[in-house]
Amino acid sequence: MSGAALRLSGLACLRGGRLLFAGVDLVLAAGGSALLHGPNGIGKSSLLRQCAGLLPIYAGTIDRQGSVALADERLALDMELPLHRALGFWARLDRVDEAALDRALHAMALAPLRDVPVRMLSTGQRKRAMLARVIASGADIWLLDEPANGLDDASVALLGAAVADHLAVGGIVVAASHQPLLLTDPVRIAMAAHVPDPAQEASCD
Ligand SMILES: Nc1ncnc2c1ncn2[C@@H]1O[C@H](COP(=O)(O)OP(=O)(O)OP(=O)(O)O)[C@@H](O)[C@H]1O
Repeated sequence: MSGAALRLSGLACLRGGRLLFAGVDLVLAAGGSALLHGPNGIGKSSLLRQCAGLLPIYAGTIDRQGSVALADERLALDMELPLHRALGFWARLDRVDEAALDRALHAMALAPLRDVPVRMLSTGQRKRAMLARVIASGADIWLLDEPANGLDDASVALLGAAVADHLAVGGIVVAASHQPLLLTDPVRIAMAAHVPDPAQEASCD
């Protein structure tokens, strides 16, 4: 993971004909982290989705070195399957072995729930399952959208430990959060500073 890198240069995002943000720059090397903050609807999730390659780039560039995993509000797990098998679907796609999946379940204290169908999990347990998917993926770059939402204090501490471990081995983390979170010394991006002025917005129509 030591070659991981993420570079955003002059990044802008257009959604529904509206320029959400522009001019976002960020350079992260192995072990680096960033925290996106700002009010609801300002574009934090949109920026993470651009980094994951799921939303088009309106202007600027994203240069990624390494694989990417995104945890957002979408559960993306088969509700009818036991947790272990539902996560196994992603583990096969990510080409990671059973041991990696078991380590991720353990990291988020989900091992006792491995045989419980996803639909029976609580909100916080589902959130932990989404995070376990990212941990198991072995991806270099973790994109975490409000990762602490719905987690109790013990689970936030587990997530903090998983993030610290990931950074220690040269991973990269970009998180969007309203809460000061897990990351000890992130690059902070205040999204409000990147809201275009109305004249610029009008020129996008
Ligand atoms: N599919 C879409 N088409 C058009 N506009 C969208 C779409 N999805 C989201 N938006 C708009 O894009 C803006 C940014 O949304 P985004 O989810 O990125 O914000 P956010 O900063 O993550 O907000 P929150 O803190 O509430 O999670 C919002 O105004 C939202 O309504």
